[in-house]
Amino acid sequence: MKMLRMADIWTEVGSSIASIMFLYTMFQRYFPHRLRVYITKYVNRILGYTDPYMEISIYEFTENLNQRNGAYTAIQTYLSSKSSKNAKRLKAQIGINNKKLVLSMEDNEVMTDEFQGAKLRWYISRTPRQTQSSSSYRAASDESRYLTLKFHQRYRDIVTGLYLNHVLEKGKAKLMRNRQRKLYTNNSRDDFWCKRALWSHVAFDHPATFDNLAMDPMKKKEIIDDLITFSKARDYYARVGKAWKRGYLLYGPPGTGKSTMIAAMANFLSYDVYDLELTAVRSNGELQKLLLETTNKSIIVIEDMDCSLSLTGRRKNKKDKEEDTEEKDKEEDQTRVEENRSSYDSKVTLSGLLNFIDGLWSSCRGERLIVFTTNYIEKLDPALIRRGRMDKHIELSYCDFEGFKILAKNYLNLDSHHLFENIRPLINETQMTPADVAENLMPKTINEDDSDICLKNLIQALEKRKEDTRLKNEERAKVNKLSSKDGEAIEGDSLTKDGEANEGDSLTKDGVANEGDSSTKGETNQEDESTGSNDKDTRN
Ligand SMILES: Nc1ncnc2c1ncn2[C@@H]1O[C@H](COP(=O)(O)OP(=O)(O)OP(=O)(O)O)[C@@H](O)[C@H]1O
Ligand SMILES: [Mg+2]
Repeated sequence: MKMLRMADIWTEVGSSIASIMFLYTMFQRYFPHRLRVYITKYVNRILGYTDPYMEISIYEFTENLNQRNGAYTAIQTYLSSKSSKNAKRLKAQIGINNKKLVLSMEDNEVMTDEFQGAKLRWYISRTPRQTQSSSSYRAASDESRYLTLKFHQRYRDIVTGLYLNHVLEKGKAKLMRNRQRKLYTNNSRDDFWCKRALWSHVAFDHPATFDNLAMDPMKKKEIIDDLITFSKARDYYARVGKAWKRGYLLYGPPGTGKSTMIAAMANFLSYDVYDLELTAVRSNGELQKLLLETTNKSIIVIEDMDCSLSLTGRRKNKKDKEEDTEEKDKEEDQTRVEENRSSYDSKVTLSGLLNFIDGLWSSCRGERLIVFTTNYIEKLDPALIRRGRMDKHIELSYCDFEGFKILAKNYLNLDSHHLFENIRPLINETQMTPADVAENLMPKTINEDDSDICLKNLIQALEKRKEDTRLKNEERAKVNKLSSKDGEAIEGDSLTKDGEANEGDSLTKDGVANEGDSSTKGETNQEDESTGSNDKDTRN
């Protein structure tokens, strides 16, 4: 009897469901679209009075432009870290940096979250993707996903006022940490068929860190502290009304670690690197465009500034003009011709570069570093490197004993060794770049793992360098003596007090003979020398 009644009930339920399905199909097929929209709207409204829960949807693509919705990506990233602990059906895929598997929620899976006592549920679903016109490009999949956040109405303020911002911030920060960083270069190739992209990029995977950078530990700490202060100073810059940027000038002989330091900075801050090749930029206008296309959290690098543009010559002409009034008009004409020619050739000018640095900052809101490198700081126009443009001047110099110890740790995994005491005086009195020291420390054969041999190689190289320098100095002293005997003028500053020749300006760029000059060994980070003071005089 009881069984019979159950069967009746099931039959009735079945026929009711069939009727509902039939009515729903009729509704979908025969009701006009507008009418359906109205009915759905009112049904939802009626249900809304009885249902205390609210929903917020975040779509994968924006409505109008069919572009990816940044909020969706950030929230999905936030959820992926939670869902691996929370959701039951997950999917795994290789992360952006191809390093590890990333788990995320499967479609139609539910994930719960809690924030300030509010209980929240997230769903991920699919919907047909809307494209704007039939001619527009359709992605391989015409479906897109959307996230739904469901919560009780009483948490409305918490969710809309705090929780969503919290999720966005966390998601963005995680995205930033996990992203594959890029090294951009400005590509000068023009193609007849396609529009030239201003920047082209490759993955940035440079292994350099501050730990393996050989330099004075105090100076290193100072730079690290400066970077940390900069990266956390968003509110400070906003308060004082300055654009959030900082300029660094790295200078020193070749092979002292300028490029390595830029890579270490980028790795330390997790920034992208824009390597700007000035000679490939055709006009000041293009320079501005390049700048505007850079993203936040990036380092814009201009390497070998002294070789990039012949800007300093023009400035020097102007100084000369003040001394020699007769030459004044002539030189002015010459300057004008050069300016005109450079704009005709669509080449970047000094003022274009200054505008690039100053103007850009005012138009970009995110944080950016700009780094110049040069082997010859004295060749740069003072206006280019004055305080405010290049905030910090860092000199990278020859390797001293402290630097050597870092390299010995990097290359030979040595903290101490009995030969260190032989190396200490040699390296402190010889001008050898970290690049040369590193080269000598590297095992010469694949089986040569004996650190004694590598250290002895270095000692030999240092002794040879010392001897070469001594011979060169002697030779130079002889030449000077001879020329003074002959009554020829001696350039007073070519001899130092102790009789050693100062090879400053006649240096070859092989790094061997690079002595004297302004770069005193061990002296680093001469911040903002006297450049600021000259600035006004040299600017027109
Ligand atoms: N201070 C340093 N610490 C660790 N390694 C260094 C340092 N300086 C140079 N090296 C080593 O020497 C190589 C060349 O250095 P890097 O390219 O950074 O020199 P640079 O100063 O940029 O030279 P250039 O002026 O010619 O561009 C690097 O690959 C690095 O291995
Ligand atoms: Mg370099």
